[in-house]
Amino acid sequence: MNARKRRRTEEAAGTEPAGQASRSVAPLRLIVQAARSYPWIVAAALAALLITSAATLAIPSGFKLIIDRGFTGGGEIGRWFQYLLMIVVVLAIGTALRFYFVSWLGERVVADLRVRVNRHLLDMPPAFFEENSPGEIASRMTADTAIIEQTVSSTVSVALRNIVTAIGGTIYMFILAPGLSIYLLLAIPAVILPILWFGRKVRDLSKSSQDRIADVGAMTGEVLGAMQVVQAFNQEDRERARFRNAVERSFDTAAQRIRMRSVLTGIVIFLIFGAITLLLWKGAIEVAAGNITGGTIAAFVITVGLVAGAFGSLTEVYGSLLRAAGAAQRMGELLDARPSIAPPERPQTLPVPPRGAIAFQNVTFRYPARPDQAALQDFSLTIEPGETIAIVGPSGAGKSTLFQLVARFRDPQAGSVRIDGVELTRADPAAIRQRIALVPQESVLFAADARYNIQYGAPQATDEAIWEAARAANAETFLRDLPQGLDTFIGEGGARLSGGQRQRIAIARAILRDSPILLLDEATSALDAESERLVQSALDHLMQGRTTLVIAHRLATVRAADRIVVMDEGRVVEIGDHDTLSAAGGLYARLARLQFDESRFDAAKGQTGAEAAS
Ligand SMILES: Nc1ncnc2c1ncn2[C@@H]1O[C@H](COP(=O)(O)OP(=O)(O)OP(=O)(O)O)[C@@H](O)[C@H]1O
Repeated sequence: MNARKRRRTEEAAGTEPAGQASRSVAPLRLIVQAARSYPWIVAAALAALLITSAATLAIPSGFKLIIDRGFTGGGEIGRWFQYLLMIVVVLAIGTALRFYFVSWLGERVVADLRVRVNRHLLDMPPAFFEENSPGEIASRMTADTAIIEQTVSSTVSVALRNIVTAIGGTIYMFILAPGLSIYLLLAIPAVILPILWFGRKVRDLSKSSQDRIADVGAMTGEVLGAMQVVQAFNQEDRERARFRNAVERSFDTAAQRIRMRSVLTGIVIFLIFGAITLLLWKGAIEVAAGNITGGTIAAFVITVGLVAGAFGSLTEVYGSLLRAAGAAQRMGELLDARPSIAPPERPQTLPVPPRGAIAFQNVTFRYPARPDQAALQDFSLTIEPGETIAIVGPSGAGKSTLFQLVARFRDPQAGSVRIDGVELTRADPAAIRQRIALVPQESVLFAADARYNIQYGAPQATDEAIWEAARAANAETFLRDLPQGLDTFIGEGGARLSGGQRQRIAIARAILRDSPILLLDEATSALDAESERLVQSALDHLMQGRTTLVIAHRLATVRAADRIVVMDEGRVVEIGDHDTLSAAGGLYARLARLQFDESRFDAAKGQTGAEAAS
């Protein structure tokens, strides 16, 4: 896909960005399903969770025993501390196990989900990636899965632990001191409501403060990226003022947030410690009256702390569950998408041995994003096995669309495309593509070694076959000069190779694929004369004995073709050879003058000036 097409694709995408929360927790189903594959780990995690919650709740009872019985003298004191130590040991081991199992589960669920989504995506046709931009999907695969991972390994565990602590703690409080517990229950709303109200205000302000910071970031990026324009138009002072205003706005929101937060902190401390003081006061009166023991009061206060902490955490858990549900929903959408191009129930097999005949019959095709405009209109063309067809036409004529249909990346709305007599919609796309080698305009190389890249379409190929293909593609000499030969890492997208070398690797890949049909989109980038000659002779090798459909940008190619098909607005307008069509004075003659001007061609030794026409 060239840059223009990529842009078009990205514009078409309008999906929800990663990280957004869902309105309900229902999509979390996906995570539950994924966790079901590991029932033993789930059981172990739940057991550890219960043990740690129970141990946490046992701590106040330990303190009660120490205060009430440990300080009364005698040799007893050691026994109660041993009891407390035992609880601590159980708590430590239980927490370590819980952390291990729950985190393992989180990582495993996410790893499985990533693999599932990726497996599914690789079956999707190009149309899918026009609606869901690859950048967006990549962010879902990383950001959304990270949210899910965090939820499983922390939020769910925090939620369950706190539910157990809150319920168990409340019951224990009532057992310890029913009178004090009722008094406390009545006081809770007075403490919690103001905290919640202020808490929400602070959160809203934090969000708008983040938005203001993002504005500052965006403005920095924009202005720095347009520095030459800013300076050329003498707008430095205006940009300084604009930036200062944005920073001040962000500071004002931050200051408001800080004010609110200071008030909140004061109120929280006053309400919580005030309530505890009152509680202790009332408790002390009860102790003095001999109604309850000092140990009970201590245990009660510790339990209140645990229960309050548990409720506090639970209010935060819901928000993060909704965020995880949003993430799960977006992963689910990717998994639920059905490929629009799929093998029929009983696919028709293509004849063996393959001949490489291609036939378009009255094909009309519209891209889903442009339903009002036909990219191919009643297009018919029969290509004999072994024939080389050069396709020429102005930009947007429908040349690349032909390739899309031959490889069954898309199905036409009317008419048919056949390979070796079989209509493509009746065949398995994988079987069709097995007969095709594709050399795109911009060589697509993977960040791996040279061997991996050449072998891409024929993973079983031996080194001997790889070298033979490299030789035919004029790539042998430079490959042998690489420090580790075929094992040399060629960089991201082949960045450590020259443009011509990248093209020759792509050609070697197609030669090794050894398929009866070749779809070749000639590169328009100008190479120097020597590289051009090497690439051209590699292409000549590649085309030998194959049915070739080439989107032509070079004079040598159109001259060598058996037929030149001239396209305009999705139709065939002329067919013939270079000399006949040039003499006919039609569209080809006009394009050829711009694109394949022989005098310019000779002068530039291979630089075709193709940009003029495509
Ligand atoms: N993915 C797409 N979604 C919507 N419209 C598309 C898409 N791809 C191509 N088109 C439109 O279909 C028509 C034919 O496009 P195509 O890419 O086949 O032209 P082309 O002859 O290969 O052009 P170029 O030489 O510029 O690559 C154009 O009008 C183009 O805008």
